[in-house]
Amino acid sequence: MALLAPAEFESAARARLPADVWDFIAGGSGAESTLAANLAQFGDYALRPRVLVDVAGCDPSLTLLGSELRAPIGVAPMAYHRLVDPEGEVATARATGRTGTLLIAGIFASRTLEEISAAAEGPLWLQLYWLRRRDVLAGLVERAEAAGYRALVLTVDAPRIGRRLRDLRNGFAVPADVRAVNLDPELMRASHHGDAGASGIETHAREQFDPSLTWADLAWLRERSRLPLVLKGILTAEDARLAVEHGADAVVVSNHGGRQLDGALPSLAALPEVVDAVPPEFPVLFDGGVRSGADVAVALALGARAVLVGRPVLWGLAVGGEDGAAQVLDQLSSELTHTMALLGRPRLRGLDRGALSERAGRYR
Ligand SMILES: Cc1cc2nc3c(=O)[nH]c(=O)nc-3n(C[C@H](O)[C@H](O)[C@H](O)COP(=O)(O)O)c2cc1C
Ligand SMILES: CC(C)CC(=O)C(=O)O
Repeated sequence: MALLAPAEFESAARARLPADVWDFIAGGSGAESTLAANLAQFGDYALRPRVLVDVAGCDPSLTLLGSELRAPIGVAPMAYHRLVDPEGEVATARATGRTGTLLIAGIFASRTLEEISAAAEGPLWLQLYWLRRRDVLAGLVERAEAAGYRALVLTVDAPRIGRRLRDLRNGFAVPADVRAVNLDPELMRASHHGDAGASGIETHAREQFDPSLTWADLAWLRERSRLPLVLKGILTAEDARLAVEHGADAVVVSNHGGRQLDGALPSLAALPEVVDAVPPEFPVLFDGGVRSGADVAVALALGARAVLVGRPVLWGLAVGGEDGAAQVLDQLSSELTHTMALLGRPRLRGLDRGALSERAGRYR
C-alpha cells in the first residue's frame, strides 16, 4: 500500500527495525509524558481559513540565515542515521537536496562531514554537543567550515542525557558497525557498551559532555567561527532573551523530542513566549511532534520561521532509504503548500496568529 503521509511511515519503519533500535528512536525520557504532550499539543489549535483569496501561486520558499530553502522545513539533528539505513546521512543529504529542505547533521553522524557535504546539493548545518574536550570541538568547527557547512547548532538542553527507560531496560548500545566517524573511536568507546540497566548512550554522555557549560562559555565558540550560531533546546522567554544578549543568531524551541527533561512543557506551548521575547526579525525555529503540513502551518502561525522534523525522517529512511526520506520531506512540504492554499494564506508572512483558533479542548 502506498504511504501517502509522513505518519504512515511509522508502522512500516517499526516492522523493519530491531526492537532496541526502534525503542531508541521512538522513546522519550521518564514516563514519556513530554513526548506524548508534544504531539497532543497540536490538537489545541484549529486553522481559520479565509476564502476568495488568490492562491494560484502559493510560495513556501525562504532564506534562513543565508540558506535558501524551497520550504521552511529541515531535518532535526539526529545521531547515527546508519542505524536505519546503510548509507546513513549521505542518503539523508541527497533527500534534502532533492526536496529543497535543510539538513542539520549531528555531531554523532555516522558518515563523515565531508561525505555528507559531497552528497548535499542543498544547505547543511552542523549540530554540536559541548564536549569536555574543547580541542575536539574546535577541530570539528574547522572541518565544518572547510566542508561548506553554513551554521553551527549548539544543543543546550543536554548537560546530561535524559533517563530513557527503554534504553536502560534494553541495555542499548550503538552497534559496532555504526560509528560516530567524525570523532576519535577512543572518545566514543562507551556508546558501544550497553548492559541490562545501563545505556551506552547515557554512560558515554556522562563521560564526554561538559555539564559545567554556561552562557559565558559561548564566547569561546564564537571566537572560533564566523558561522551563524543557533542554540537548540530553548523553552522559556528568559533563556530566549539571554540567547539574544549573548549573540546567538537564532534559537530552536525544542524539548529534544521529549527525550530530555520529562515533564518539560510541550514545545508548541513554549513557542509563543519565546517568539514574544525576541526581536521581531530574530529567527525562532521549532521542533517536536511535527507530523503533517498542517502541523508545520500551526508552528509557523505561532511565529516559528521554520520547523525541524526528527523521527519521521528516520521512518522514511528506514522504509526506503534516500527515496523514503525524500518522500516524507516532500509530503510535508506539499501538505504545507496545500494547507496554505486552503487556508487562504499564499505567503509565509501571511501565516500569523490570525490563522489559528485556540481552545482548551481538542480539535484533532
Ligand atoms: C534517534 C534520535 C536521535 C537524536 N539525536 C540528537 C542529537 O544527536 N542531537 C540533538 O541535538 N538532538 C537529537 N535528537 C533530537 C532531535 O533533534 C529533535 O529535537 C527531536 O527529534 C524533534 O522531535 P520529533 O522527533 O518529534 O520531530 C535526536 C532525536 C532522535 C529521535
Ligand atoms: C547519541 C545521543 C546523545 C543523541 C541524542 O541526542 C538523542 O538520542 O536524543
